[in-house]
Amino acid sequence: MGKPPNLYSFASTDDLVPPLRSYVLNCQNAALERHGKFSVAVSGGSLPKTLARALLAQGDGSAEDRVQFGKWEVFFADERCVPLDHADSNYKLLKDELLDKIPGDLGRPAVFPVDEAYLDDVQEMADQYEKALVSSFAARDSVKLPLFDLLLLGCGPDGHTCSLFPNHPLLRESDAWVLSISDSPKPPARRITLSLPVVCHGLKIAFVATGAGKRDIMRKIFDTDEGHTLPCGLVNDGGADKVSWFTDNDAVHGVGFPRRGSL
Ligand SMILES: O=C1O[C@H](COP(=O)(O)O)[C@@H](O)[C@H](O)[C@H]1O
Repeated sequence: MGKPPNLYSFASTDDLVPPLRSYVLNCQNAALERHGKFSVAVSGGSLPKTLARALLAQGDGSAEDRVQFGKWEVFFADERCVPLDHADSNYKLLKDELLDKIPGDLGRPAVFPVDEAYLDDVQEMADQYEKALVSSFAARDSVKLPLFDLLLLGCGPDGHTCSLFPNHPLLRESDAWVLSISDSPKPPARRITLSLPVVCHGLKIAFVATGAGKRDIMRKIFDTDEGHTLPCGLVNDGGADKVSWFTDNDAVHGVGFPRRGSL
């Protein structure tokens, strides 16, 4: 097994936001230096709100602290098979929380939502999304798996991440980059998701988990053998020290796994 993931905890969400911003901007700046673009996959759920607070905050004015949205490519770590203006859409969530609020002088990211033409065929929606990844990544990097500069993920109360759910056969999928699911235990049932190998291949992988509602699952993921079988635990094991968890004290109260002191 690789090195353990990095677990950071902060007194509150307010205290988590500045380090999350620094972390994302470090990833951004390294990616821009490396290949002039910043390729990010973003989850839905509670993440976009916290992420928006981090990225829309007033910076310190330095070049390193500038969010260069114009050089971002934003993909979705998972998406629900609903119209893009539907309340359940992860695209709509990110648009409402973040994309529509980006000040003009920071540039506009290139955003890659799912294609609504395939709402009736979730497998085709997944295949078409994989094609979008192939155009962006394989043509550029000629790699077996797309290499996201950063994946920003959530952790459901059952330990799911993206739309990879505990004990689901999709966890064993090793070939496809994007998968379809028609029996998601959390509604809506039809979704698409990045596969576990794609998630674990990311250059950096960050989870954001806040609030007492995440406490039981955080204990299970970090302190039990069963945790290693849960989707979030599989990402911890597969991504090793590329993985960083941004949590508040409420979420990790009682978790024995050692916290990292600072970024
Ligand atoms: O259904 C989903 O849930 C997870 C976790 O959401 P949270 O509200 O518990 O943070 C989310 O990461 C995923 O993108 C979403 O589709």
